[in-house]
Order: sequence, then C-alpha cells, then structure tokens
Amino acid sequence: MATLEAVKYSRGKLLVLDQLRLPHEHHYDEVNTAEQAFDCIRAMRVRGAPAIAIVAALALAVELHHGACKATTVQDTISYIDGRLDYLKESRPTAVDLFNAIAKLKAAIRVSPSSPTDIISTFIATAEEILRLDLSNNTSIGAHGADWLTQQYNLSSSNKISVLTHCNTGSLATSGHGTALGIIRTLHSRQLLYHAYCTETRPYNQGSRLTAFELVFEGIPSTLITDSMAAALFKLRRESDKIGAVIVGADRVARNGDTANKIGTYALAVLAKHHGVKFIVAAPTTSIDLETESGDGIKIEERKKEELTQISGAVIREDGSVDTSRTVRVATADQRIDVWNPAFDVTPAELIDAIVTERGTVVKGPNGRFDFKEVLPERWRW
Ligand SMILES: CSC[C@@H](O)[C@@H](O)C(=O)COP(=O)(O)O
Repeated sequence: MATLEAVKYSRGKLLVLDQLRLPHEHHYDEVNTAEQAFDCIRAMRVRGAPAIAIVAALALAVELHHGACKATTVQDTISYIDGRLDYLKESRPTAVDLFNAIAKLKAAIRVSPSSPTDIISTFIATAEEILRLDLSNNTSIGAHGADWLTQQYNLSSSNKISVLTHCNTGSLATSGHGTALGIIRTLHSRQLLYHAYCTETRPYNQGSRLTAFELVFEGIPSTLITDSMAAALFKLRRESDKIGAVIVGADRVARNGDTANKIGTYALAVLAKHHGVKFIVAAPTTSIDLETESGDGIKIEERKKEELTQISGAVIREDGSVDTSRTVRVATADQRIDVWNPAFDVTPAELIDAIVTERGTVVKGPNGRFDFKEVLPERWRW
C-alpha cells in the first residue's frame, strides 16, 4: 500500500506536504530555497525531527543544483554553504537531527574539496544520502522495537499487544515508515498488534490531525483519546484495552538518555511508571546528542499563544459531513489570557525502559544508566 509522503524529491525538485492543511487537504508546496525551507519549518508546514533535517538539507541541495552559489573558489563555496546551513539551523531549536545533519554536511564538503562544482556535487549527494538513510533507519527501528517487545512479552498472533503513542512520529514526521509509529506499523504487519491508541497531543494536535490520519490511512486498529485520558486508559483491565507499552519518538536524546519530546510525553512516562507499563523511546541515532550531558542542557522551544487560544479546522456541514474546501479559525479562549506554551518536555532517563535505534535497542546497564557507545561508536568520546 502507498504510504503518506512528507516530502517528494528528485534531483533539483523538492515538494513538501503542507501538514497544516491535513487531514482535510493534501497540498504539496514547491521548496526551492533555504528561505522557503526555513519558513516551512518555522511555520510547521513540515515538522518532526527527522523531516525537519531532511527538508533543510534537500532545499539547500535544490538551491545549489540551480546555481545559487556564484562563488569561484573552494573557500568561498564552503563559506557560502556554511552560511546557508547556519541560517537554517535557527529555524527550530529543540530537535537535534537538523544540527546533526548540518554537522554531517559541513564535514562532507571539507573532505578533499577540489573545485566549487565538486563541493556542490558532494553536498547534493550527502543531502540525498540523509533522505535515503532515514528511510532505512526507520524500517530498522520498526524491526528492532517489535523484536524487543516480542521478547519482553512473548508476543505472538495469539498474544498481541496494545500500545499508546503520543504526537506524530510516522511517515509525516520522517522520510517514511516512522519511528515510534514505525514500531507500531511493524507490530501490525507481524500480526502482533491488538490495538493502537493515540493521544490528541494538545495544543497543536499532531496526534488527532496527523497520527490518527496515518493510522486510519494504514488500516491499523486504533482509537484516539485526549491527553488527559491516558491514566484512565492505563487503568482499564479489559484484555483488548490493556496497554503493554507507551511508544514515543524523540526530538533529542541527551547523553544520559534524558529525552526531549513533544509536550505531554513526561506526564505519560510518570503515569506509565505508576501503572507498570513499559515506556519506550524510538529514535534514529541522528536524534542522539552526545554533546549534551542531560536534559537540563536541552533548549525547549516556546511557541506562540494562539496555538492554545485558537484552533482551525474544516467546516462541518448540517448533515455531519466535512466540507474540505473551507477551513475556519475559531477562538477557544479569551484572547487576552497570558499563555505558557513549551513545545516539548524532557522525560528523565529513569522513567525510560528502552531506547530503540536503527542500530539496536539500548537498555540501561547494571549501573542503571544508558550507554550509547555500542550504537554510536564513531561519535562516542569519554
Ligand atoms: C519523530 S519527531 C518526535 C515527535 O514525537 C515529536 O515530538 C515531533 O514530531 C516534533 O514535534 P513538532 O513540534 O510537531 O515538530
């Protein structure tokens, strides 16, 4: 079955799905410059840690492919690209995939650059590799996560698991398949999934607008709840509803395993601990930040108050059907109220049971700490 694509790319052309219009409208914007990519990321027309990095890298690749860089020397070409990457780095502050992609691109163009053309070709090839790798990484995360859960719960087609997920970590947040949602997809394809629950994910509703849409699109048995219903869900003891695991993504995993993810993740981890439910983070190694010791060092993005005080959606006709041609924005609170709107929170490593990467599942060692040496030998430094 075809899957949803956040980006469509061929050399020299990048199309980005406008996620603000989902689930009612499927509209792709052409993104040709770093400025357009910056705007697309900042406005959250594309969102999700891996997808942000992919759009930034590919937009600059498109710009370079069309001759935007007029530099005639190796040094000036490198400076031009560095400047464009530094600009893109400012688009959103919490997800580390973009920063890791920028570091990779900057390093690649410095390996024996012989001419401006050579540097530009290397840049484009590296940006395209970031896209390719993300897709294969997600498939591996799905397999490792499903393997780990199978082993923990002795899963089989007659002993399936129900899970809860938060925010959107699927095809729309990545190059395809997804991270946490990738594990859910793999469980489903292996006939090991009883039911997937997804939270609405207030205030931006990535769960109800995007994850619910992906789950329905894929035909995965699923139910939407508000964020505030999670504790009640964990308490249910009906076989079909018993949640075996919470599976979430990550915007940044610090060196000690503390994980920044969509606001509300921390609350779910506390609830999961209380109810004895396993809490799993699914993230490619591009989301791991070894330079940041703990969650205290992660910058948390704060977003505008209108995300809490207003909401937009398609018009419902008298007969209950949805008129996708018209969207309206409505006020849901007194517009003068002060608002605190952190987009992410940090779940302490002590509340996380496993971190699933494309290179395997990391659990705490006998010292009670996560250790990413095994999955990131090339980046690991004491
Ligand atoms: C796969 S990214 C991790 C997600 O759980 C989530 O936090 C996310 O998609 C990022 O949020 P967003 O603010 O929508 O860009």
